[in-house]
Amino acid sequence: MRTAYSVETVRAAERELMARLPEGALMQRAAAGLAAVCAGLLGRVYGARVVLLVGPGDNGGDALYAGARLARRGAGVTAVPVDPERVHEGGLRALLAAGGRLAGAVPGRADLVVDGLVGIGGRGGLRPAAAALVERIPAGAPVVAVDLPSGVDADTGEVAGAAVHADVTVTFGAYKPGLLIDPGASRTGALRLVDIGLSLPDPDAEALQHADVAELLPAPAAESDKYRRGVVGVLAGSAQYPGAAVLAVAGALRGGAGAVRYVGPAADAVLARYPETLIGRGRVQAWVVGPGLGEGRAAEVAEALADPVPVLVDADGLRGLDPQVLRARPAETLLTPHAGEAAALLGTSREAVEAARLSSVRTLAARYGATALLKGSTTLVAHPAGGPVRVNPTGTAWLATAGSGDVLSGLAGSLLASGLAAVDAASVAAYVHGLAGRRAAAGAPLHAQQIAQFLPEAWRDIREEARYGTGRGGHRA
Ligand SMILES: NC(=O)C1=CN([C@@H]2O[C@H](COP(=O)(O)OP(=O)(O)OC[C@H]3O[C@@H](n4cnc5c(N)ncnc54)[C@H](O)[C@@H]3O)[C@@H](O)[C@H]2O)[C@@H](O)CC1
Ligand SMILES: [K+]
Repeated sequence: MRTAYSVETVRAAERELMARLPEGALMQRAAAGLAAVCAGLLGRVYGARVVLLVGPGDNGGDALYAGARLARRGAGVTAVPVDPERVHEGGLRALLAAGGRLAGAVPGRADLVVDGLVGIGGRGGLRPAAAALVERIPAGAPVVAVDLPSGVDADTGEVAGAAVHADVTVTFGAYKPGLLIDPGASRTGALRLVDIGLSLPDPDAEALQHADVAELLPAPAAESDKYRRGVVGVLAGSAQYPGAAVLAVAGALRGGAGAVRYVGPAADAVLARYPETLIGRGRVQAWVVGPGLGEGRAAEVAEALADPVPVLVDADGLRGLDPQVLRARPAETLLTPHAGEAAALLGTSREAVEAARLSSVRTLAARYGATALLKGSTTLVAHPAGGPVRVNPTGTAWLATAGSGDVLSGLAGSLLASGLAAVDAASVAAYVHGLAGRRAAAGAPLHAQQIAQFLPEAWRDIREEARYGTGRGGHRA
Protein backbone atom coordinates (compact mmCIF):
# COMPACT_ATOMS: atom_id res chain seq x y z
CA MET A 1 0.00 0.00 0.00
CA ARG A 2 1.27 3.43 -0.86
CA THR A 3 0.09 5.90 1.78
CA ALA A 4 -0.06 9.70 1.48
CA TYR A 5 -0.24 12.49 4.03
CA SER A 6 -1.38 16.09 3.88
CA VAL A 7 1.10 18.94 4.21
CA GLU A 8 -0.31 19.78 7.62
CA THR A 9 0.32 16.24 8.86
CA VAL A 10 3.83 16.12 7.36
CA ARG A 11 4.69 19.51 8.88
CA ALA A 12 3.50 18.39 12.31
CA ALA A 13 5.51 15.17 12.13
CA GLU A 14 8.57 17.14 10.97
CA ARG A 15 8.27 19.59 13.86
CA GLU A 16 8.00 16.77 16.33
CA LEU A 17 11.07 15.03 14.92
CA MET A 18 13.12 18.20 14.44
CA ALA A 19 12.69 19.06 18.11
CA ARG A 20 14.59 15.88 18.97
CA LEU A 21 17.36 16.16 16.37
CA PRO A 22 20.32 18.51 15.86
CA GLU A 23 19.52 21.47 13.61
CA GLY A 24 19.65 20.70 9.92
CA ALA A 25 19.69 16.92 10.43
CA LEU A 26 16.43 16.35 8.55
CA MET A 27 17.56 18.38 5.59
CA GLN A 28 20.79 16.37 5.46
CA ARG A 29 18.79 13.15 5.40
CA ALA A 30 16.66 14.53 2.58
CA ALA A 31 19.67 15.78 0.63
CA ALA A 32 21.53 12.50 1.01
CA GLY A 33 18.55 10.57 -0.35
CA LEU A 34 18.09 13.04 -3.18
CA ALA A 35 21.78 12.93 -4.14
CA ALA A 36 21.73 9.12 -4.13
CA VAL A 37 18.81 9.03 -6.58
CA CYS A 38 20.52 11.63 -8.81
CA ALA A 39 23.77 9.66 -8.78
CA GLY A 40 21.88 6.49 -9.66
CA LEU A 41 20.25 8.21 -12.63
CA LEU A 42 23.51 9.70 -13.85
CA GLY A 43 25.39 6.43 -13.59
CA ARG A 44 28.72 8.24 -13.77
CA VAL A 45 28.72 11.29 -11.52
CA TYR A 46 32.24 12.49 -12.29
CA GLY A 47 32.10 15.07 -15.07
CA ALA A 48 28.28 15.09 -15.29
CA ARG A 49 26.58 18.46 -15.84
CA VAL A 50 23.97 19.01 -13.14
CA VAL A 51 21.71 22.06 -13.06
CA LEU A 52 19.85 23.01 -9.88
CA LEU A 53 16.75 25.22 -10.10
CA VAL A 54 16.71 26.82 -6.67
CA GLY A 55 13.72 28.47 -5.02
CA PRO A 56 13.92 30.63 -1.90
CA GLY A 57 12.81 28.04 0.66
CA ASP A 58 14.03 24.79 2.11
CA ASN A 59 13.12 22.96 -1.09
CA GLY A 60 15.93 24.96 -2.70
CA GLY A 61 18.08 24.10 0.32
CA ASP A 62 17.60 20.38 -0.30
CA ALA A 63 18.65 20.87 -3.93
CA LEU A 64 21.77 22.84 -2.92
CA TYR A 65 22.94 20.32 -0.32
CA ALA A 66 22.34 17.44 -2.74
CA GLY A 67 24.22 19.44 -5.40
CA ALA A 68 27.12 19.83 -2.97
CA ARG A 69 27.26 16.06 -2.51
CA LEU A 70 27.33 15.53 -6.28
CA ALA A 71 29.96 18.26 -6.73
CA ARG A 72 32.18 16.53 -4.17
CA ARG A 73 31.99 13.45 -6.38
CA GLY A 74 33.19 15.43 -9.39
CA ALA A 75 29.95 16.59 -11.03
CA GLY A 76 29.89 20.08 -12.56
CA VAL A 77 27.01 21.61 -10.60
CA THR A 78 25.38 24.92 -11.53
CA ALA A 79 22.74 26.48 -9.28
CA VAL A 80 20.24 28.89 -10.82
CA PRO A 81 18.28 30.77 -8.15
CA VAL A 82 14.85 32.27 -8.72
CA ASP A 83 15.97 35.25 -6.63
CA PRO A 84 19.72 35.65 -5.93
CA GLU A 85 18.83 37.65 -2.80
CA ARG A 86 16.85 34.76 -1.31
CA VAL A 87 18.79 31.54 -1.38
CA HIS A 88 19.17 28.97 1.42
CA GLU A 89 22.40 30.23 3.00
CA GLY A 90 23.82 27.01 4.39
CA GLY A 91 23.01 25.14 1.21
CA LEU A 92 24.66 27.73 -0.99
CA ARG A 93 27.77 27.80 1.19
CA ALA A 94 28.01 24.01 1.00
CA LEU A 95 27.62 23.99 -2.77
CA LEU A 96 30.24 26.71 -3.35
CA ALA A 97 32.65 25.01 -0.93
CA ALA A 98 32.26 21.78 -2.90
CA GLY A 99 33.19 23.53 -6.14
CA GLY A 100 29.69 24.23 -7.49
CA ARG A 101 28.84 27.56 -9.07
CA LEU A 102 26.01 30.05 -9.17
CA ALA A 103 24.56 31.28 -12.48
CA GLY A 104 21.97 33.86 -13.52
CA ALA A 105 20.50 31.79 -16.35
CA VAL A 106 19.75 28.12 -17.03
CA PRO A 107 22.61 26.53 -19.05
CA GLY A 108 21.60 25.22 -22.48
CA ARG A 109 22.78 21.68 -21.75
CA ALA A 110 22.48 19.41 -18.77
CA ASP A 111 22.75 15.72 -17.96
CA LEU A 112 20.35 16.21 -15.08
CA VAL A 113 18.09 19.02 -13.86
CA VAL A 114 17.06 19.18 -10.21
CA ASP A 115 13.81 21.02 -9.53
CA GLY A 116 14.15 22.66 -6.12
CA LEU A 117 11.87 25.60 -6.87
CA VAL A 118 9.07 24.93 -4.38
CA GLY A 119 8.04 22.01 -2.23
CA ILE A 120 5.32 21.71 0.37
CA GLY A 121 5.58 25.46 1.03
CA GLY A 122 4.27 26.26 -2.46
CA ARG A 123 0.94 28.06 -2.72
CA GLY A 124 -1.08 28.46 -5.92
CA GLY A 125 0.33 28.35 -9.44
CA LEU A 126 4.05 28.96 -9.95
CA ARG A 127 4.92 32.64 -9.86
CA PRO A 128 6.35 34.13 -13.09
CA ALA A 129 10.05 34.12 -12.06
CA ALA A 130 9.90 30.43 -11.14
CA ALA A 131 7.76 29.54 -14.17
CA ALA A 132 10.33 31.25 -16.41
CA LEU A 133 13.05 28.88 -15.15
CA VAL A 134 10.83 25.86 -15.82
CA GLU A 135 10.48 27.00 -19.40
CA ARG A 136 14.26 27.09 -19.78
CA ILE A 137 14.83 23.47 -18.79
CA PRO A 138 16.99 22.05 -21.60
CA ALA A 139 15.05 19.71 -23.87
CA GLY A 140 15.79 16.05 -23.25
CA ALA A 141 17.46 16.56 -19.88
CA PRO A 142 16.05 14.23 -17.22
CA VAL A 143 14.35 16.15 -14.44
CA VAL A 144 14.37 15.12 -10.79
CA ALA A 145 11.77 16.94 -8.69
CA VAL A 146 12.65 17.64 -5.07
CA ASP A 147 9.77 16.54 -2.80
CA LEU A 148 7.21 17.28 -5.51
CA PRO A 149 7.16 18.72 -9.02
CA SER A 150 7.03 22.50 -8.55
CA GLY A 151 3.61 23.85 -9.48
CA VAL A 152 1.72 20.78 -8.23
CA ASP A 153 -0.43 21.31 -5.13
CA ALA A 154 0.83 18.83 -2.56
CA ASP A 155 -2.55 18.20 -0.91
CA THR A 156 -4.80 17.95 -3.93
CA GLY A 157 -2.76 17.34 -7.08
CA GLU A 158 -4.20 20.50 -8.59
CA VAL A 159 -2.05 22.36 -11.12
CA ALA A 160 -2.70 26.03 -11.83
CA GLY A 161 -0.55 27.20 -14.73
CA ALA A 162 3.04 26.08 -15.27
CA ALA A 163 4.35 23.01 -13.48
CA VAL A 164 7.43 20.85 -13.77
CA HIS A 165 7.15 17.53 -15.63
CA ALA A 166 9.49 15.30 -13.66
CA ASP A 167 11.03 12.01 -14.73
CA VAL A 168 11.59 11.12 -11.12
CA THR A 169 10.20 12.69 -7.96
CA VAL A 170 12.14 12.17 -4.76
CA THR A 171 9.76 12.87 -1.91
CA PHE A 172 10.68 13.10 1.76
CA GLY A 173 9.17 11.44 4.80
CA ALA A 174 5.85 10.56 3.17
CA TYR A 175 3.99 10.64 -0.12
CA LYS A 176 1.70 13.61 -0.46
CA PRO A 177 -1.81 13.11 -1.94
CA GLY A 178 -0.99 15.44 -4.84
CA LEU A 179 1.65 12.98 -6.04
CA LEU A 180 -1.03 10.31 -6.47
CA ILE A 181 -3.97 12.35 -7.79
CA ASP A 182 -4.14 13.86 -11.27
CA PRO A 183 -3.25 16.23 -12.74
CA GLY A 184 -0.34 16.22 -10.27
CA ALA A 185 0.20 12.47 -10.53
CA SER A 186 0.94 12.68 -14.23
CA ARG A 187 3.75 15.18 -13.48
CA THR A 188 5.68 13.09 -10.98
CA GLY A 189 7.26 10.42 -13.17
CA ALA A 190 8.65 7.57 -11.07
CA LEU A 191 8.20 8.15 -7.34
CA ARG A 192 10.97 7.58 -4.82
CA LEU A 193 10.36 7.93 -1.11
CA VAL A 194 13.24 8.91 1.17
CA ASP A 195 12.65 7.88 4.76
CA ILE A 196 13.65 10.72 7.05
CA GLY A 197 12.30 9.05 10.17
CA LEU A 198 8.90 10.74 10.57
CA SER A 199 6.30 9.16 12.85
CA LEU A 200 3.02 9.47 11.04
CA PRO A 201 -0.61 8.98 12.06
CA ASP A 202 -3.28 7.43 9.78
CA PRO A 203 -2.83 8.48 6.17
CA ASP A 204 -5.05 10.96 4.32
CA ALA A 205 -4.90 8.94 1.13
CA GLU A 206 -3.65 5.54 0.03
CA ALA A 207 -3.08 3.77 -3.26
CA LEU A 208 -3.33 0.00 -3.63
CA GLN A 209 -0.41 -1.74 -5.33
CA HIS A 210 -0.34 -5.11 -7.13
CA ALA A 211 0.35 -7.05 -3.93
CA ASP A 212 -2.59 -5.44 -2.08
CA VAL A 213 -4.96 -6.13 -4.95
CA ALA A 214 -3.72 -9.71 -5.32
CA GLU A 215 -4.59 -10.33 -1.69
CA LEU A 216 -8.09 -8.91 -2.10
CA LEU A 217 -9.03 -10.63 -5.37
CA PRO A 218 -11.52 -13.40 -4.61
CA ALA A 219 -10.32 -16.92 -5.27
CA PRO A 220 -12.72 -19.89 -5.28
CA ALA A 221 -12.06 -22.53 -2.64
CA ALA A 222 -12.22 -26.21 -3.64
CA GLU A 223 -15.74 -26.64 -2.24
CA SER A 224 -17.14 -23.42 -3.80
CA ASP A 225 -20.20 -23.72 -5.96
CA LYS A 226 -21.66 -20.84 -7.93
CA TYR A 227 -23.93 -19.76 -5.08
CA ARG A 228 -21.13 -19.77 -2.52
CA ARG A 229 -19.09 -17.62 -4.89
CA GLY A 230 -21.94 -15.14 -4.91
CA VAL A 231 -24.59 -14.13 -7.42
CA VAL A 232 -24.59 -10.55 -8.60
CA GLY A 233 -27.82 -9.04 -9.83
CA VAL A 234 -27.62 -6.47 -12.60
CA LEU A 235 -30.58 -4.10 -12.93
CA ALA A 236 -29.61 -2.09 -15.98
CA GLY A 237 -30.45 -1.21 -19.56
CA SER A 238 -33.59 -0.05 -21.28
CA ALA A 239 -35.13 -0.18 -24.72
CA GLN A 240 -33.09 2.92 -25.47
CA TYR A 241 -29.85 1.73 -23.89
CA PRO A 242 -29.60 -2.08 -24.11
CA GLY A 243 -25.83 -1.86 -24.56
CA ALA A 244 -25.28 -0.60 -21.02
CA ALA A 245 -26.83 -3.82 -19.72
CA VAL A 246 -24.58 -5.95 -21.92
CA LEU A 247 -21.48 -4.07 -20.78
CA ALA A 248 -22.40 -4.18 -17.09
CA VAL A 249 -22.96 -7.95 -17.41
CA ALA A 250 -19.64 -8.23 -19.29
CA GLY A 251 -17.89 -6.63 -16.31
CA ALA A 252 -19.86 -8.65 -13.77
CA LEU A 253 -19.00 -11.98 -15.45
CA ARG A 254 -15.31 -11.19 -15.00
CA GLY A 255 -15.43 -10.08 -11.39
CA GLY A 256 -15.34 -13.36 -9.51
CA ALA A 257 -19.02 -13.85 -8.68
CA GLY A 258 -20.31 -17.37 -9.36
CA ALA A 259 -23.19 -16.19 -11.50
CA VAL A 260 -24.71 -13.04 -12.95
CA ARG A 261 -28.45 -12.47 -12.82
CA TYR A 262 -29.93 -9.88 -15.18
CA VAL A 263 -33.14 -8.00 -14.50
CA GLY A 264 -34.55 -5.54 -17.04
CA PRO A 265 -35.85 -5.11 -20.57
CA ALA A 266 -32.58 -5.89 -22.37
CA ALA A 267 -32.55 -9.63 -21.65
CA ASP A 268 -32.44 -10.59 -25.32
CA ALA A 269 -29.40 -8.44 -25.99
CA VAL A 270 -27.70 -9.77 -22.85
CA LEU A 271 -28.44 -13.42 -23.66
CA ALA A 272 -27.35 -13.02 -27.27
CA ARG A 273 -23.92 -11.97 -26.04
CA TYR A 274 -23.72 -13.92 -22.76
CA PRO A 275 -25.92 -17.02 -22.69
CA GLU A 276 -24.52 -17.93 -19.25
CA THR A 277 -26.51 -15.07 -17.66
CA LEU A 278 -29.44 -15.94 -15.38
CA ILE A 279 -32.55 -13.96 -16.29
CA GLY A 280 -35.19 -12.49 -13.99
CA ARG A 281 -35.47 -11.85 -10.29
CA GLY A 282 -34.05 -14.20 -7.69
CA ARG A 283 -31.73 -14.22 -4.73
CA VAL A 284 -28.49 -12.25 -5.14
CA GLN A 285 -25.61 -11.38 -2.84
CA ALA A 286 -25.23 -7.88 -4.34
CA TRP A 287 -26.95 -5.59 -6.82
CA VAL A 288 -25.65 -3.33 -9.56
CA VAL A 289 -28.31 -0.77 -10.29
CA GLY A 290 -28.44 2.00 -12.83
CA PRO A 291 -26.39 1.70 -16.03
CA GLY A 292 -28.56 2.66 -19.00
CA LEU A 293 -31.82 2.58 -17.01
CA GLY A 294 -33.06 5.80 -18.56
CA GLU A 295 -35.78 7.75 -16.78
CA GLY A 296 -38.80 6.67 -14.79
CA ARG A 297 -37.27 3.58 -13.15
CA ALA A 298 -37.12 4.93 -9.57
CA ALA A 299 -39.41 2.19 -8.24
CA GLU A 300 -37.04 -0.56 -9.44
CA VAL A 301 -34.07 1.26 -7.92
CA ALA A 302 -35.97 1.57 -4.64
CA GLU A 303 -36.79 -2.13 -4.74
CA ALA A 304 -33.14 -3.08 -5.12
CA LEU A 305 -32.18 -0.70 -2.32
CA ALA A 306 -34.75 -2.41 -0.10
CA ASP A 307 -32.95 -5.76 -0.52
CA PRO A 308 -30.68 -6.15 2.53
CA VAL A 309 -27.54 -6.91 0.46
CA PRO A 310 -24.77 -4.58 -0.78
CA VAL A 311 -25.99 -2.37 -3.63
CA LEU A 312 -23.91 -0.46 -6.15
CA VAL A 313 -25.72 2.52 -7.65
CA ASP A 314 -24.44 4.03 -10.88
CA ALA A 315 -25.52 6.34 -13.69
CA ASP A 316 -29.32 6.79 -13.97
CA GLY A 317 -29.77 5.05 -10.62
CA LEU A 318 -28.03 8.00 -8.94
CA ARG A 319 -30.82 10.41 -9.83
CA GLY A 320 -32.77 11.72 -6.87
CA LEU A 321 -31.15 9.42 -4.31
CA ASP A 322 -32.38 10.04 -0.79
CA PRO A 323 -29.55 10.09 1.80
CA GLN A 324 -32.04 9.00 4.51
CA VAL A 325 -32.86 5.82 2.59
CA LEU A 326 -29.20 4.97 2.12
CA ARG A 327 -28.35 5.66 5.75
CA ALA A 328 -31.11 3.33 6.91
CA ARG A 329 -29.91 0.40 4.78
CA PRO A 330 -28.58 -2.59 6.75
CA ALA A 331 -25.97 -3.40 4.07
CA GLU A 332 -23.35 -1.29 2.33
CA THR A 333 -24.17 1.03 -0.54
CA LEU A 334 -21.60 2.01 -3.16
CA LEU A 335 -22.17 5.07 -5.36
CA THR A 336 -20.07 5.32 -8.53
CA PRO A 337 -20.65 8.75 -10.10
CA HIS A 338 -18.51 10.63 -12.59
CA ALA A 339 -17.88 14.31 -11.84
CA GLY A 340 -21.17 15.47 -13.42
CA GLU A 341 -23.26 12.97 -11.48
CA ALA A 342 -21.36 13.76 -8.28
CA ALA A 343 -22.08 17.46 -8.85
CA ALA A 344 -25.81 16.72 -9.11
CA LEU A 345 -25.70 14.68 -5.90
CA LEU A 346 -23.85 17.48 -4.10
CA GLY A 347 -25.85 20.35 -5.59
CA THR A 348 -22.79 21.95 -7.13
CA SER A 349 -21.15 22.25 -10.55
CA ARG A 350 -19.06 19.69 -12.40
CA GLU A 351 -16.21 22.22 -12.46
CA ALA A 352 -16.31 22.55 -8.68
CA VAL A 353 -16.08 18.78 -8.29
CA GLU A 354 -13.22 18.48 -10.77
CA ALA A 355 -11.28 21.29 -9.13
CA ALA A 356 -11.58 19.68 -5.70
CA ARG A 357 -11.92 15.94 -6.25
CA LEU A 358 -10.58 14.87 -2.88
CA SER A 359 -12.94 16.95 -0.77
CA SER A 360 -15.85 16.19 -3.14
CA VAL A 361 -15.57 12.43 -2.77
CA ARG A 362 -15.27 12.74 1.01
CA THR A 363 -18.34 14.97 1.24
CA LEU A 364 -20.33 12.69 -1.03
CA ALA A 365 -19.60 9.63 1.11
CA ALA A 366 -20.32 11.44 4.37
CA ARG A 367 -23.53 13.08 3.17
CA TYR A 368 -25.07 9.95 1.66
CA GLY A 369 -23.79 7.49 4.25
CA ALA A 370 -22.41 5.40 1.40
CA THR A 371 -19.03 4.46 -0.01
CA ALA A 372 -18.35 6.78 -2.93
CA LEU A 373 -16.23 6.09 -5.98
CA LEU A 374 -15.61 9.26 -7.99
CA LYS A 375 -14.57 8.38 -11.52
CA GLY A 376 -11.92 10.41 -13.30
CA SER A 377 -8.34 10.41 -14.45
CA THR A 378 -7.44 9.32 -10.93
CA THR A 379 -10.48 7.57 -9.52
CA LEU A 380 -11.02 8.15 -5.80
CA VAL A 381 -12.89 6.02 -3.26
CA ALA A 382 -14.08 7.34 0.11
CA HIS A 383 -15.71 5.56 3.05
CA PRO A 384 -18.70 7.24 4.74
CA ALA A 385 -16.98 7.10 8.14
CA GLY A 386 -13.90 8.92 6.81
CA GLY A 387 -10.39 7.48 6.91
CA PRO A 388 -7.94 7.42 4.04
CA VAL A 389 -9.28 8.02 0.55
CA ARG A 390 -8.21 5.31 -1.89
CA VAL A 391 -6.54 6.72 -4.99
CA ASN A 392 -6.43 4.49 -8.04
CA PRO A 393 -2.96 4.45 -9.61
CA THR A 394 -3.77 2.49 -12.79
CA GLY A 395 -5.97 4.85 -14.77
CA THR A 396 -5.43 5.91 -18.34
CA ALA A 397 -7.06 8.74 -20.25
CA TRP A 398 -8.23 6.15 -22.82
CA LEU A 399 -10.68 4.82 -20.22
CA ALA A 400 -12.84 7.89 -20.74
CA THR A 401 -14.93 6.16 -23.38
CA ALA A 402 -18.63 5.33 -23.68
CA GLY A 403 -19.60 2.25 -21.70
CA SER A 404 -16.38 2.11 -19.69
CA GLY A 405 -18.30 2.99 -16.52
CA ASP A 406 -20.85 0.22 -17.16
CA VAL A 407 -18.06 -2.37 -17.24
CA LEU A 408 -16.62 -0.89 -14.04
CA SER A 409 -19.93 -1.06 -12.18
CA GLY A 410 -20.51 -4.68 -13.24
CA LEU A 411 -17.01 -5.60 -12.12
CA ALA A 412 -17.31 -3.81 -8.77
CA GLY A 413 -20.74 -5.35 -8.15
CA SER A 414 -19.35 -8.80 -8.84
CA LEU A 415 -16.61 -8.20 -6.27
CA LEU A 416 -19.26 -7.04 -3.78
CA ALA A 417 -21.19 -10.27 -4.38
CA SER A 418 -17.98 -12.23 -3.78
CA GLY A 419 -17.88 -10.73 -0.32
CA LEU A 420 -15.50 -7.79 -0.56
CA ALA A 421 -16.29 -4.71 1.53
CA ALA A 422 -17.50 -1.77 -0.55
CA VAL A 423 -14.25 0.21 -0.26
CA ASP A 424 -12.24 -2.83 -1.35
CA ALA A 425 -14.65 -3.83 -4.12
CA ALA A 426 -14.58 -0.28 -5.48
CA SER A 427 -10.85 0.24 -5.32
CA VAL A 428 -9.97 -3.24 -6.60
CA ALA A 429 -12.44 -2.81 -9.47
CA ALA A 430 -10.94 0.57 -10.40
CA TYR A 431 -7.45 -0.92 -10.27
CA VAL A 432 -8.18 -3.97 -12.44
CA HIS A 433 -10.37 -1.94 -14.81
CA GLY A 434 -7.59 0.65 -15.23
CA LEU A 435 -5.00 -2.00 -15.89
CA ALA A 436 -7.27 -3.74 -18.41
CA GLY A 437 -7.83 -0.39 -20.10
CA ARG A 438 -4.09 0.17 -20.40
CA ARG A 439 -3.56 -3.31 -21.83
CA ALA A 440 -6.46 -2.91 -24.24
CA ALA A 441 -5.44 0.58 -25.32
CA ALA A 442 -1.69 0.05 -25.62
CA GLY A 443 -1.49 3.68 -26.68
CA ALA A 444 -4.47 3.67 -29.05
CA PRO A 445 -8.19 4.42 -28.64
CA LEU A 446 -10.22 1.59 -27.16
CA HIS A 447 -13.88 0.77 -26.73
CA ALA A 448 -15.60 -0.53 -23.64
CA GLN A 449 -15.96 -4.17 -24.73
CA GLN A 450 -12.19 -4.37 -25.03
CA ILE A 451 -11.81 -3.27 -21.42
CA ALA A 452 -14.07 -6.14 -20.40
CA GLN A 453 -12.14 -8.57 -22.60
CA PHE A 454 -8.84 -7.59 -21.03
CA LEU A 455 -10.05 -7.92 -17.44
CA PRO A 456 -8.90 -11.56 -17.09
CA GLU A 457 -5.45 -10.67 -18.41
CA ALA A 458 -5.14 -7.79 -15.95
CA TRP A 459 -6.32 -10.08 -13.16
CA ARG A 460 -3.71 -12.74 -14.05
CA ASP A 461 -0.98 -10.12 -14.29
CA ILE A 462 -1.74 -8.85 -10.82
CA ARG A 463 -1.64 -12.36 -9.38
CA GLU A 464 1.55 -13.27 -11.20
CA GLU A 465 3.41 -10.10 -10.44
CA ALA A 466 2.44 -10.30 -6.80
CA ARG A 467 3.62 -13.92 -6.64
CA TYR A 468 6.73 -13.89 -8.79
CA GLY A 469 7.41 -10.21 -9.54
CA THR A 470 7.33 -11.17 -13.23
CA GLY A 471 4.08 -9.69 -14.50
CA ARG A 472 4.29 -6.90 -16.98
CA GLY A 473 3.21 -4.43 -14.30
CA GLY A 474 2.32 -1.20 -15.99
CA HIS A 475 1.21 0.63 -12.91
CA ARG A 476 3.00 3.83 -12.04
CA ALA A 477 6.36 3.44 -10.31
N1 LIG B 1 10.53 20.95 7.15
C1 LIG B 1 11.39 19.93 7.18
O1 LIG B 1 11.67 19.34 8.19
C2 LIG B 1 12.00 19.46 5.97
C3 LIG B 1 11.74 20.13 4.78
N2 LIG B 1 12.30 19.72 3.67
C4 LIG B 1 12.15 20.49 2.45
O2 LIG B 1 11.60 21.74 2.69
C5 LIG B 1 10.49 21.95 1.83
C6 LIG B 1 9.57 22.93 2.45
O3 LIG B 1 10.31 24.10 2.63
P1 LIG B 1 9.67 25.52 2.86
O4 LIG B 1 8.69 25.44 3.93
O5 LIG B 1 10.80 26.46 3.04
O6 LIG B 1 8.87 25.81 1.55
P2 LIG B 1 9.27 25.64 0.02
O7 LIG B 1 10.73 25.67 -0.19
O8 LIG B 1 8.52 24.49 -0.49
O9 LIG B 1 8.62 26.91 -0.64
C7 LIG B 1 8.47 28.12 0.06
C8 LIG B 1 9.09 29.24 -0.70
O10 LIG B 1 8.60 29.26 -2.03
C9 LIG B 1 7.94 30.47 -2.32
N3 LIG B 1 6.70 30.14 -3.01
C10 LIG B 1 5.54 29.69 -2.48
N4 LIG B 1 4.62 29.47 -3.44
C11 LIG B 1 5.23 29.78 -4.61
C12 LIG B 1 4.77 29.76 -5.96
N5 LIG B 1 3.53 29.41 -6.27
N6 LIG B 1 5.64 30.13 -6.93
C13 LIG B 1 6.89 30.49 -6.62
N7 LIG B 1 7.36 30.55 -5.35
C14 LIG B 1 6.54 30.19 -4.36
C15 LIG B 1 7.66 31.12 -0.98
O11 LIG B 1 7.76 32.52 -1.10
C16 LIG B 1 8.74 30.57 -0.09
O12 LIG B 1 9.87 31.39 -0.13
C17 LIG B 1 9.95 20.58 1.59
O13 LIG B 1 9.18 20.51 0.44
C18 LIG B 1 11.22 19.79 1.49
O14 LIG B 1 11.76 19.90 0.19
C19 LIG B 1 13.27 18.66 3.66
O15 LIG B 1 14.52 19.24 3.80
C20 LIG B 1 13.03 17.66 4.74
C21 LIG B 1 12.89 18.30 6.04
K1 LIG C 1 10.22 20.92 -6.23
